[in-house]
Amino acid sequence: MTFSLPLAVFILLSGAYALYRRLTRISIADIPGPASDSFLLGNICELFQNQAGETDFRWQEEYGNVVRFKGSFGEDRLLISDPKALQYIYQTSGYNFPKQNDRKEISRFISGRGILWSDGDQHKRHRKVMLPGFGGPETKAFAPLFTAQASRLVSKWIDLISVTSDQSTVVDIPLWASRTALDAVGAAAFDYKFEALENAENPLRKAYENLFAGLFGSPTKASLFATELLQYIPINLISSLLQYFPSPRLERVRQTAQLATKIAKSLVDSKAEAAMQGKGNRDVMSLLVQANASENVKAQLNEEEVLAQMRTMILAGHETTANTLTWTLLELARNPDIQGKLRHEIRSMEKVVHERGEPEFTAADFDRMSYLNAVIKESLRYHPVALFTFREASKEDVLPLSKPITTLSGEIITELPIPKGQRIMSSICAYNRIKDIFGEDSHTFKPERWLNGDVKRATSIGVYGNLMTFSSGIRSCIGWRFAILELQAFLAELVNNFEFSLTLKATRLRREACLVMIPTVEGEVEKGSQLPLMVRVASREE
Ligand code: HEM
Repeated sequence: MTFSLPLAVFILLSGAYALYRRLTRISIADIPGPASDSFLLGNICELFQNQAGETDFRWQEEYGNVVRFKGSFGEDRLLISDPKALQYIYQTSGYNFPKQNDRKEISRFISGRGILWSDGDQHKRHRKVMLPGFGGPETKAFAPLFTAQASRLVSKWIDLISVTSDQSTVVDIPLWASRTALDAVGAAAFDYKFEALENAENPLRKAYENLFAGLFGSPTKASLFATELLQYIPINLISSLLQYFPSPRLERVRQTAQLATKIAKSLVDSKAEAAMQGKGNRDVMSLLVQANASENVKAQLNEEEVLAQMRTMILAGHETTANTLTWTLLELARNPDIQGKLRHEIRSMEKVVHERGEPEFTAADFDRMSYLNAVIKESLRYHPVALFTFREASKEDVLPLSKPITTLSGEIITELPIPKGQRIMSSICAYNRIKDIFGEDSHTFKPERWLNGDVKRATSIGVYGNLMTFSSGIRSCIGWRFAILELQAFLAELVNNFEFSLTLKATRLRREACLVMIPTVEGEVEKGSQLPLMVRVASREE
C-alpha cells in the first residue's frame, strides 16, 4: 500500500504530462501507422516482444518507410527507414538529433560516460581522441593478429573434433565467437591478452555472457512499461534507480561494470607506466592514455572518461562482431551452395598466397576476395546486430523524404514537419530491406546481389556498402573497419577448415532483440544466446 500510492500518483502525473506534451506541439497524428494496442503501452509490446525486425518489416510493407506508432500514454512516435530522412538525421543535421536522455542514461549505466554516451562538443572531443586508433592503415595492421586469433579457434575445434568417431561435433557458435572476439578486441585495442578462448571461466567473459539477454531479452509488459516511464523521470533519479534499485538484472550489470572498470584501471596504469618509459604503443588504449597526458586540454579525457571508453570498446567491440560472425555461419549452414562457393574462393586465394611464399592472408588478400566480401555485406544487411538507434529532435524540424507520403487526410507530402522533442526510432533492419535499394528479393539472403550490381545507391548513407548497419555520419560506428577485417580473417580461417551444417535446434532459431540481436532457440529463450551447428573438418578434395 505504502508503495502503490506514490506509484499510482506518479503514473497519473506521467500521463498528464504526456497529454500536455501532445496537445501543445506540431502533430504527426496524420501520418499513417498501426492502431494502438493500449493507452498505457501503445504499440511498444508489438515492437519489442516479437522476433527482431518482424514488426518493422510488417509495418514497412503496410505503411512504407515512415510509420507513426504509439508509445506510452498515447504519444505519437516515428519509426523511420526512409533513406533521405535517415541521411538528414545522421549526416546533414549535425548534433540536432541527440540520443534520448533516458536511453543515454541506460548507456551510461552499462558502459560509463564514454563516447557512446556523450553528445555535442563532448562527443566531438571523445571521437577526436579515439579516431586515430581506428583509421584504415591502423586497422589493416591487425590482419596477422586476427588471423592468429582465428587459428587458435580452429585448433580448439580440431581438438574437440579429433576425439569423435566421425570427425564432427556440435558447437555452440555464439559461446566460442564471443570468447574469441573478446580476445581479439583485447589484443588489438588494448594490446592485452584476456585469454578468454583458453579459459572458459575467464571472469570478464563470464560477466558479459548473456548480459544483454538478461537485461533486455524477452521483456515482459511490466519491464517495458518501467523502461517507458524512465523518459518522464529526471536524469539524476534514473541514475539513482539504476544504481540502487533492488533487481537481480540490474545487480548483474552493476557487478559487470565494477569488474570491467577494475580491469580497465589496471590496464590504464600499466599503459601510463609504459608511456612514461617511452614505450608508448599505437593501440587504441595507449592513444587514450597519451591523450590524457597531453598538454592540449581539448585533447584530454579525464580518468573516468578513459575507463568508460575502455568499457565501451569491450562491449561495442566484442558482442557485435561475435554475433555477426554467428549469424553469418548460420546462413552458411542454411545455404551449403554459398558455403561451398566461399570455400572455393578462399582456397584459390590461399594457393596464390602460398605461391607468393607467404604463410597467411594479408588485409589486401581479404579485400581481393569478392565473394567473401559479398557474404559479409549480405550478412551485415540481413542480420544487423544493432537493430535500432533512438534519437530525439532538439528543435522543430522538417525531415526530407525519399518517397512522398499520403497522409490519413489524403494530403500528399514530400517532407515531414516534426515537433521539438519528437522521439524517433531509426529502424536499421527495415532500411536494410528496402526493395527499391536492395531488390525485390530483399528478404532473401543472397550475397550475389552485391556482385551483380543489383544494389542501387540513390541516397548515399552509412559507412559501408550503403548499409545502415554501422549507422551513419558523425556518430557512425568507429570500429567498422576493425569489425570487417575481423570478420574477413575469421571467416577465411573457419570456412577453409570446417564445414557447417544445421542441427535440429538450429532450425528453431529466433532473432531476439536485446540491444544486440542474438540467436535464441524457440522454447529455450531463457537460456540466452544459442546456435548449435554441426561442425566437421572440410574435405580438401574439391
Ligand atoms: C559488426 C560489428 C559492429 C556493428 C554492427 C556496430 C554497430 C554500431 C552502431 C549501429 C553504432 C551507432 C550506435 C548509436 O548511434 O546509438 C556503433 C557505434 C560505435 N561502435 Fe560499433 N559496431 C560494430 C563493431 C564495433 C567494434 C569492433 C568497435 C570497436 C572496437 C566498435 C565501437 C563503436 C563505438 C566506440 C561506437 C560509438 C561511436 C560514436 O558514438 O561516435 N563497434 N556501432
